Formats: sequence, C-alpha cells, structure tokens
Amino acid sequence: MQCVQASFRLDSCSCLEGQHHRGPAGSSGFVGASASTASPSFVVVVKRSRGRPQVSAVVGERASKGRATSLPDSSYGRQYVCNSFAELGKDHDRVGSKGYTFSELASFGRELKANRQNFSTKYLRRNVRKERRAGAVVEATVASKQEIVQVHGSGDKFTDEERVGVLLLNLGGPETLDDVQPFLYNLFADPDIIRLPRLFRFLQRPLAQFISTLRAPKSTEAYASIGGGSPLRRITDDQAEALARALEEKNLPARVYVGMRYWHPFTEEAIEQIKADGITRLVVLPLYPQFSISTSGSSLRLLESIFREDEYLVNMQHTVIPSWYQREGYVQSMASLIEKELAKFEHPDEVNIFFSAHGVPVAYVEEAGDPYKAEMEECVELIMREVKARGVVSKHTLAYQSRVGPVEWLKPYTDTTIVELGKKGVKSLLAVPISFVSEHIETLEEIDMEYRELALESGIVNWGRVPALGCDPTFIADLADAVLEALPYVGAMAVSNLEARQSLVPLGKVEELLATYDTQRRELPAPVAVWEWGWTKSAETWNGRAAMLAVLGLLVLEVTTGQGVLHQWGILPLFR
Ligand SMILES: C=CC1=C(C)c2cc3[nH]c(cc4nc(cc5[nH]c(cc1n2)c(C)c5CCC(=O)O)C(CCC(=O)O)=C4C)c(C)c3C=C
Ligand SMILES: [Fe+2]
Repeated sequence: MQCVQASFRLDSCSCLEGQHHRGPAGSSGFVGASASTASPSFVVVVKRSRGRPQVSAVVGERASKGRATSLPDSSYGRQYVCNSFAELGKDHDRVGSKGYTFSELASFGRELKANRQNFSTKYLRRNVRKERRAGAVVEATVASKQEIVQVHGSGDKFTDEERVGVLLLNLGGPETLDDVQPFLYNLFADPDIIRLPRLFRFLQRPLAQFISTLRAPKSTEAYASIGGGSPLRRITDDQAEALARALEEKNLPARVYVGMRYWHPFTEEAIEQIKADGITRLVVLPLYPQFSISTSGSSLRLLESIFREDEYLVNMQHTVIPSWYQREGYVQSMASLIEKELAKFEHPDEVNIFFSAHGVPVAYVEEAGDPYKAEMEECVELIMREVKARGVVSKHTLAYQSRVGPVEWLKPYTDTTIVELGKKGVKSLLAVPISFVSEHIETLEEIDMEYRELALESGIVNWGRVPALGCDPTFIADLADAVLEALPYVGAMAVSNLEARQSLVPLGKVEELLATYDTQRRELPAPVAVWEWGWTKSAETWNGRAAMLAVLGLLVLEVTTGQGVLHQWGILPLFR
C-alpha cells in the first residue's frame, strides 16, 4: 500500500489498510481508531472541502499544532494513520474546513475513544444517514465494539462542515375559511390550551371537537373580515427569509425553518425538513417575545416529544431561546414604532399609549407559575423606559385581550379598560399589540375593528395603532444576534454549564424549564361567580359553563351507555 505524499511530511504515517476508497464522484469517509492497526496515535480522514482536499476528521490522543491545508489532490478520499500531528505540518494551528484546533480534535478523539460504544453505533449511524442524504452509496462496517468503524461513500454533495439551522416556532393560522374549524380543533386539542384535570384528559379531543364546532362560525366571520384567512404563514415565511439573510450578512450561513403549532407548516413538517437537510446544530427560537405555557411552552413540549422519539434528533445539538422580550434590539424597534405612530397625533403628549397583550387564564400564572404576566409587565416597562428616554411624556396602560371560554383571564381586560379610559376623559389612544410580532386576526380584526369601534363609542376621538414588527430591520438584526449569541450554547448541557442553564435551556431540559413554570400542572380553579342578566360577559361565562357541564354530562352518558351523537360521528369508539 502506497502512502500519498502531501505538503506535510507523511514519512511516518501509513494509509489505513482497507480503509481508503475513492468513488467515481469523489468520496468521503469517517473513521475511528483501530485496535487492530499498529498502535497509531491518530487516524486522519481527507475529504474535499470547497474544492480542495482537506483534513476533515482526526481521531487520536495527542495534541500538537499544525495545519494541513494544501494536500495534493491524490490524497482526497484517503485516510492516514499518523503518529503525531507534527507529521501534518508545523506552524499552523487550524485544521480543515471546520477550523478546529488540533487540541480540540485530539479531545474529540479522546471522547470517541472513551465512548467507543457510542461512537460505533449512534455516531456512525448518524454519519451514514448524512452520507446517504447526500446521495452517496454508503457501506458501513462495525467490526465489533472495540474494532474499526468505517463508512465509505461516493457523492460529493455532502461536506463535513456544520450545518446550522434555526427553527422559528409560531402558532399558525387558518389560510382559508374552510381551515378555521380544523385549526380551532388543533388548538383546543392542545392540553396546554385547555388544561383538563388528569382524570378528564380522555375528554380532550371530544371537547376540542365540540368547542371548535361551536366557535367556528364566530371565528370564520372574523377571518372573513380580514380577507378570508390568517396572514401569519406569509409573514412568518418573510421573517424566516429576512433572518436567513441577516445571518448570512453576519457570516453565519444558516437555514431557517418555520414550525407552526396548529396549522401548516406544522412543527413536524419543519422537523422532517431539518432532518432531510442534515442540520447538525439547531437554534430553536419561538416567535413570542414573552414566554407562556400556552404558546412557547406548548411548542417546546411538542418538540421535546418529537426529539425524544427520534434518534437523529436526540443526537443533534440544539439550544432554545425561551424568551427575548428584554433584548435591546427588540425594545428599540418597538420604541421606534411607537415614536413614529405618536408623531401622527396632533398632541402626542396627550395620547395614552395602550399596550394590549393577548391574555391567558389567571390560573396559568397563579396556579401553574406561567411567567407570562411578569415578563409582559417587565417588557412594557423596558419599552416605556426607552420611549421616555426619547423625550416622550405620554401616559401608558397595559391590558389583556382575546379571552376565550368561561374562566377568569388576566386583568385588566382590554375592552373594559378602553371604556374606563373614555370615561376618564382620555381623547387620544394609541393601541400597541405587544405579545406577538406579526399582524394576525387579533390585531387586524379585534384591535383594528372591535376595539377601535368601542373606543370611538367610549368617547375616544383620536385612534391610532402601532403595526406589528414583521420584518422591521432592527428587529430582524436583533433576532440574528440572538441566534449568534445562542450558538455557543448549542449542545451545552445545562447540568455542566451554569451559564447556559440560566440564560438558554437546551431542549433536552424543556421539561425542567416547564417544571419551573408549571410546577404542579393543576386543574383550572373555580371561575368567577358574578351573575348579571342580559347579553353580558358574565352571561357568556355562565352559558359557556352550562354548555361545558352539558357536554360532560352527555359524554359520561355516552361512555356508560355506548350510545349517542359522538358514537354516530365515530369519535368515541376511539376511547373504548
Ligand atoms: C402570545 C400570544 C398568545 C397567547 C398567550 C395565546 C393564548 C391563548 N389563545 C387561545 C385561544 C385562541 N387563540 C387564537 C388565535 C391566536 N392566538 C394567538 C396568540 C396567543 N394565544 C395568535 C397569534 C392567534 C391568531 C392566529 C391567526 O390566525 O392570525 C384563537 C383563534 C382565533 C379566534 O377564534 O379567536 C383562539 C381560539 C387560548 C385559549 C389561549 C390561552 C390559554
Ligand atoms: Fe390565542
């Protein structure tokens, strides 16, 4: 076997017997230290990277400095066993396209050696899959736990470089009016949206069917009034594209994926794409500035269950940015939008800056420990501090909108607060949607139509609304910075890295994250009990409650008798 001479001295190295291969379209390889070879210190794999053969993997023990950047073409596809890194050239400190130092590679090698079992199974399988996806013909050999591990392939699309992915998580919205009811079903079937006591969890899906059917006409009308569907997918896709561009400008080529919780493209679809693209490092970024169990929490819980069951994903390095409302770029861009809209009023100083956040049931915060309210209040404070620093003296208010169902939600409610402000003589109001970064049904219909009308009826004369951030350049650049800052934590284990634990939670620890927020996962507490006659909120509350009780009663009857509407629809046999 002849050893190929490279620009470095390879006089004391040898090509690894039976381990080199060069397919017609080039080759790539992965190799482990061999117990059967004559006690080599390192095994070096040469692959093509950016058109040039480069050392792409080294497995060994000793650290030294050196670089192998100008290998001859003939070395491509070969693997060498070397006794020291000095053989690969002196005076250089980086190796291959990954830019690893030799000492990093050596510790990599040590790790592999220490975990030979891991190396020869999980790690190998992952590499085989990557090669296959790149169109390579792959042969893999695991001689034994202690023996040579080897993958040979042909196909040059795959390079050994890291592939960074960013997964944007969002809620999703119906794209057509026909989508409304199934979208609502998905939403209400989520145990993080309707939190049933453990004993009643089996009712989740029938209840979701029931509530979504009841709510569909009202929601359909709302979606019809904003053009027949939610703009969320289009806006989120635009944000993903803008983020990818911003990352590229910051020298991080990355693919950005969109994973929606309740409608297309579903999180599961995004994950399939991430796998197909062979992403090796993933940053998970929920598009909600503030964390809530019902939004980011729900998406992360879903992700975690997907990750747990998939070997590729279990092995993929990742990290999560749970919330980012306190980031300077986000605060600045919100302040700029507010400043710009305020300037449109004749007397900006007299305008009430009215932050309207999507609500959550009080029980989420008080019973389950959802940090949403605290994060929201801090977020508003940070934005107002920035707005005031720019010379604005207007007063501000925070209220919560969009409540659904018969329980108590975070107060003050947006509608009652608008009426109260009107009564107090406020004449100018600037609505600021704060819990979401895209236009959606609750900005376009609820704020722009319902609340505007209510405000005008309540004596407010001048109405304005701050647009959602969308693709605001400062905001997108800040998201890109958040991703860059998160990257060093990718793969960092919370247990061993206190800093990572405090600021960013690796996905494997989402359960821990939620456990902090959602300590006991208790059922919803008894709802408000003030009765008012007429078509009032409390009447709605009681109607809702009565409907809920009726459904429960019917379900119990159906389960015990085996007869009823749900059996006719074919829903209940699922639970037999
Ligand atoms: C931070 C934002 C959001 C929180 C918190 C939130 C909690 C939450 N939402 C519902 C019920 C519904 N939400 C609906 C739509 C919807 N919700 C959010 C954001 C938050 N939800 C968005 C961005 C959207 C709109 C998507 C779009 O299509 O544009 C809907 C459907 C619309 C409707 O019928 O009103 C429901 C229902 C609950 C119960 C909840 C907390 C428990
Ligand atoms: Fe919602």
